[in-house]
Amino acid sequence: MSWVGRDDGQRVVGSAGRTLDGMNTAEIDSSSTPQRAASTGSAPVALELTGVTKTFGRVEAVRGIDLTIRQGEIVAFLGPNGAGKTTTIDMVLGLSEPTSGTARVFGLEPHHAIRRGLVSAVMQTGGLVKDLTVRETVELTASLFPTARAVPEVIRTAGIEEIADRMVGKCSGGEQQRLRFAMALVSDPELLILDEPTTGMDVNTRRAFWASIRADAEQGRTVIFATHYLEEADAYADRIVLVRRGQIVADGSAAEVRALGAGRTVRVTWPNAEVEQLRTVDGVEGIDVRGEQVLVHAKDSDAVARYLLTRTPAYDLEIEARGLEDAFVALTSDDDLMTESEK
Ligand SMILES: Nc1ncnc2c1ncn2[C@@H]1O[C@H](COP(=O)(O)OP(=O)(O)OP(=O)(O)O)[C@@H](O)[C@H]1O
Repeated sequence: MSWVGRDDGQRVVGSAGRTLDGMNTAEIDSSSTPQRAASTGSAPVALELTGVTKTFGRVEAVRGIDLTIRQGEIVAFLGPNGAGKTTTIDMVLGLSEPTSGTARVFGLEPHHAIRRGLVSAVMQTGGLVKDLTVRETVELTASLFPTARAVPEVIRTAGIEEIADRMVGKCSGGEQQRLRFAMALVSDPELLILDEPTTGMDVNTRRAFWASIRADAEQGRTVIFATHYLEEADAYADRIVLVRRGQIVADGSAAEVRALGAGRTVRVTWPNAEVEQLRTVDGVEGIDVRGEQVLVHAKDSDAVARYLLTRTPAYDLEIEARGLEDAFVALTSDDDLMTESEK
């Protein structure tokens, strides 16, 4: 799909210092400064990243992240493949050290916070013994902590009662993810970090999973999750932090981030469309031709609709509000550094 956007003649999608109710977008270029969320209240700080960078040889995986997350927030960490999400999470978990900058969890260095049982994580892979049952795995995990939550309660919260006697090796991917969730709950952590937690879960399981996460967060637990399911971020996160090429490019509520892809999409049927003239209509940000369907991304959908219906043979016109996915594409698209003339 080609997505050609414009901003005052210069092609800079999803960005360039637009400001929305307490949230700024950073310019998406190498000189951009990461944007900060508006203050999210006076709750104690759970996580503070200050000027964090991480390089692997010549790869700059994280390029200066400043981020403050307060107790009780549910924060989605979004970004395309290779954006630096896992690298950042690894530093929060004390699994690796920042190249520069600092990471503090409840004011402590991450490995101290982990040692005190303040932080747990559900990672995508590893950590399971196939020859134990689900219940035995949770019991074993509980035995590692001086004070642990009651195993039956944890099993219930994670929704794995029905599979408690099943061997881990026989569990599906989604069931293993729920078991990892149970293991993460055992120490009753203040901060729960979830890396792609619902991978492999079906829709119902996913909903049940998020319901238990929300119920948990209401007790004051802070939750940070990385996901590629934008609808999950939209539905369950209080706040979305969007990362691109190791930098934060948007930080705000789902509604605020969605608004960064502001505007509408006008969809028409238009066989053999000739769209050159359409590009000159006020507020047109992008045109996407898919066979006989033409999608026009625009700030002023009325002007586009009027033009299409009066000046072209287009018909079957529909106008759709843009969603989080459009904002995601606009803010993280690789070609948004190119000017029109570079295309
Ligand atoms: N140990 C490593 N050595 C070299 N490069 C690395 C290493 N770990 C990560 N990278 C690189 O750093 C960048 C960020 O990777 P990271 O895994 O943090 O991205 P991500 O946002 O989690 O991606 P995904 O959504 O695909 O999981 C990528 O370009 C990756 O190839």
